[in-house]
Amino acid sequence: MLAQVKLPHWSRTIPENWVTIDGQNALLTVPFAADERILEPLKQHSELGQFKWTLKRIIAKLPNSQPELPMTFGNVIVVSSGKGGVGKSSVSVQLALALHQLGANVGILDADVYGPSLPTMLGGQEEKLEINAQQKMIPHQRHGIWVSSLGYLTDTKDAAIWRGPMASAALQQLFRDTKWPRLDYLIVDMPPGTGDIQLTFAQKLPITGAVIVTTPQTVALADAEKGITMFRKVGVPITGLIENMSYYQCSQCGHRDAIFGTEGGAKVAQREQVPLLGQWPLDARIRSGLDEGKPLVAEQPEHELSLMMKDSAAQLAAELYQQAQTKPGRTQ
Ligand SMILES: Nc1ncnc2c1ncn2[C@@H]1O[C@H](COP(=O)(O)OP(=O)(O)OP(=O)(O)O)[C@@H](O)[C@H]1O
Repeated sequence: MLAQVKLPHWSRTIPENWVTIDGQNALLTVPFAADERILEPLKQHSELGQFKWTLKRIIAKLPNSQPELPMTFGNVIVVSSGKGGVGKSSVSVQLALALHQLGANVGILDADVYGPSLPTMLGGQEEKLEINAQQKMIPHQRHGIWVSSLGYLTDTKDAAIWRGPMASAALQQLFRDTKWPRLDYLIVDMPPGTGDIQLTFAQKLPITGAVIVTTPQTVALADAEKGITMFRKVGVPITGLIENMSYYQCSQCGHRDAIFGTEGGAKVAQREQVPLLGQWPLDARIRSGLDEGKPLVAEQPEHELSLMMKDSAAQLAAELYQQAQTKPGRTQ
């Protein structure tokens, strides 16, 4: 019977060991972040729908690009864009918050040394990071996720002048010297571009998968492809692509306008055979929440835009797991 059911974002049949039936109660246990919407197809099924379904997540630790390093960071997902200003930090923040709402323990590292924007987007800029006796930074907790950013340590004006090896070293230090709690996912907001810093970072960190953010604009797409090539060269799998600012959506009348062109990101995803994780609109409600340190996903989790972003996060979590299953490596 399970073979007849198709779960959202899951391309295979449901493994039998995911399902436990006890009398009238049925339990679905998934190895990735998910919300109750994953149960819908089971509830809709003519026979399986007679059970009372509940969801449990036991999030798997997946292999990463540095097998020799201990897996203390959970699954590391880097969010990258070939071009600046396409919304990489906004997407990182909203994906992290969405994964948390899908039942995961999530951290986010602001690796954008040129313009750390997480303290603005998540709030609490004025609070400095504490350093413990072992010289480890204690991340802040904002809206339920753990955050570490140079923006909490230095004046952001100073960060902007960091270049080359110094920026690269600072990033690695921030990554290693933060005392993260037990995490299921660590989202890393990378500096924009595909230069030496990004390449060094991609080579040295234990990365589970990369998410590429682009707008549909032609100039951004060429850079997105460069990003995909860079990660593939160093053996980091591309978990998916998010097309941000896909269309402008008027928050008053709902009118849509494709101001940056149409479907550019979707076409790159298809050409590169990378999953398209979402096409997010350019919408004032997304921007205003981030400007105030109160992202929409955290403030209004049931808003239609928040549900859309959570859908992308659910697809990301399922893809990450599925891709890891098709590659040799270990799963803890
Ligand atoms: N989908 C969206 N709708 C509305 N505003 C958005 C959206 N995505 C991003 N923005 C806004 O666009 C601006 C730039 O976004 P963001 O800082 O995330 O870009 P970035 O790619 O990380 O930039 P950088 O090149 O500095 O790293 C921010 O003010 C953000 O709030």
